[in-house]
Amino acid sequence: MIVADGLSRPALRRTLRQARRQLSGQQQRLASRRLLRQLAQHPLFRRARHIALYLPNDGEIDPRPLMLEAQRRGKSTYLPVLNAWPRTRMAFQRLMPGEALRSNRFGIAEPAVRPARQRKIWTLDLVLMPLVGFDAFGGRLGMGGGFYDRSLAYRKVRKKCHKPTLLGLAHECQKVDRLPLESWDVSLQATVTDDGWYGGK
Ligand SMILES: Nc1nc2c(c(=O)[nH]1)N(C=O)[C@@H](CNc1ccc(C(=O)N[C@@H](CCC(=O)O)C(=O)O)cc1)CN2
Ligand SMILES: Nc1ncnc2c1ncn2[C@@H]1O[C@H](COP(=O)(O)OP(=O)(O)OP(=O)(O)O)[C@@H](O)[C@H]1O
Repeated sequence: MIVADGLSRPALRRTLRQARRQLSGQQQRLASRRLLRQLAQHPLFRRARHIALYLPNDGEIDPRPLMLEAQRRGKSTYLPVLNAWPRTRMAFQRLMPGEALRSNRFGIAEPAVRPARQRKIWTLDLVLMPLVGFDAFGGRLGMGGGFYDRSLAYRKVRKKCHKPTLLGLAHECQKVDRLPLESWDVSLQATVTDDGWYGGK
């Protein structure tokens, strides 16, 4: 496990991103199947009707088998799409089966913006979040854009609002002993890896 103490956030990001990029194609496929097994029968996944996921980038664990399973069960699945303006914001948009995708400015695939298919994040049941690093206390280190934290900022104000459930998805090699908390960080209920669950609050 990575020890965060003494490492700056940029240095920690570099180390963790490098670790996940070094996984082979075979390791990635295995991890993705094991992740599906960790989640598919869990009540948080089974009960959720509206689920946000992401398309893998930069060695992230691949949630596409989970997305297909969700669609097979008749759930609606959503992806983050970057706003043209303001550029610091993203929205969650329903992905239609077979829909064409294109690369956003970070090279991550996303559907073309269709506001009518977007849903406010607080009306989703479950958000499965990409991350660079996580700890067992609900801590999440992202790519550094602040996109998820901005989308979830309402939770800091409306403290009684528990929707949606937030779960991080990660490879086991992205685990850190303890992440420093920033004032804008919203904690995860848990992070699920190819190996198991690491509970937050
Ligand atoms: N799969 C996936 N989709 C996602 C995210 C994510 O982390 N993973 N995001 C989660 O927030 C948002 C995109 N956030 C991102 C923030 C920074 C960089 C990034 O690669 N930055 C480069 C340099 C920037 C550039 O190319 O202009 C870097 O740090 O090397 C990528 C995505 C929305 N979609
Ligand atoms: N609620 C917010 N309102 C305004 N700015 C914010 C908010 N949350 C985060 N930011 C800004 O975003 C920047 C990046 O934050 P941070 O490093 O925590 O991102 P991250 O969680 O790693 O990224 P991401 O969520 O995109 O994966 C910070 O400089 C911070 O000031």
